[in-house]
Amino acid sequence: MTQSLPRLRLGTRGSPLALWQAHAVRDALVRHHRWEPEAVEIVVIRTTGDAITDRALSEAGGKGLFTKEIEEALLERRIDLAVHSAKDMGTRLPDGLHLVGYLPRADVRDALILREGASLRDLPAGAKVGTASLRREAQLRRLRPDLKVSLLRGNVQTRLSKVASGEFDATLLAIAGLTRLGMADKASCVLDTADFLPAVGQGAVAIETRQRDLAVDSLIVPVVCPATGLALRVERAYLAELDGSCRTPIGGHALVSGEEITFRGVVLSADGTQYYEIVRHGPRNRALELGMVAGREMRAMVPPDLLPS
Ligand SMILES: NCc1[nH]cc(CCC(=O)O)c1CC(=O)O
Repeated sequence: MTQSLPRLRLGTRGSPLALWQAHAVRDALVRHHRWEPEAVEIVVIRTTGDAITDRALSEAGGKGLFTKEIEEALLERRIDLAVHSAKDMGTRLPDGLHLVGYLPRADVRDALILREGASLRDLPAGAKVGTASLRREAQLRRLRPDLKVSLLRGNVQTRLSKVASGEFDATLLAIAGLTRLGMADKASCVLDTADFLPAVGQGAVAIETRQRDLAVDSLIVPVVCPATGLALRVERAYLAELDGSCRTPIGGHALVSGEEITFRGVVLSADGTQYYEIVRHGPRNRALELGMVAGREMRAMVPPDLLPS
């Protein structure tokens, strides 16, 4: 029996990184189900976040900005699934939507991009580092209080060009994003998670659907990665206990190894002088609890002025 195409409409932002991720999900679906590529139609949706490029972004209200219009399209049934960087997703989703799963996670680490040199040690005192991430800024200040960290926003290309031109001496980017864009060679080094923790969800591509749309979910479930799903459940539960607003420097990373999950989380003051760390282990069937407990213990440890109540 022939069925009219497309079978699924996939919503995504239009940035090169978002499009790569959307195509990765389409490729996984098409390969698994042995469909024609046209069976998954990619629908590009412009979000508020795409329209704002200055500091107003962080004041305007954080994470939802890159997902709002896409989630509205899902709820209005203009698309059947949405693909996002897991890192850019808030911990609370709109009613009626859920994350059905993730592609196998890529390298979670941050990369350092230097104009000259090969490691953090090669940056001279006073060197100018650009980032828009409070988490990266605080961790960098902790390791190198002598550096000058200032705001550098824009897509990956923009940030790289401002280092190349000399406007900045260095910047930090997720190695996963650079790799997806074919630019892993721009990384001078990748920072070990032992002293530089990634954002919750970093390196993972999330697939969001309507909660009660079992027909769609049944097509997606076979291509999602269970271990990544467990890790993200831990990390997102941890973040939900602490902050959804992304105004506090927070890092978190869960690693699934056999039957055990190891979670590590950090919270810092903006200037990096205060640093709180937690490490917890738990079994696979207690992923949610592991993240919640880690988050609550972290909250109990951190001075209240570092976290929103
Ligand atoms: N905030 C933008 C964003 N969202 C996801 C990635 C990288 C890809 C990933 O982490 O999966 C990036 C760029 C960056 O932080 O370097």
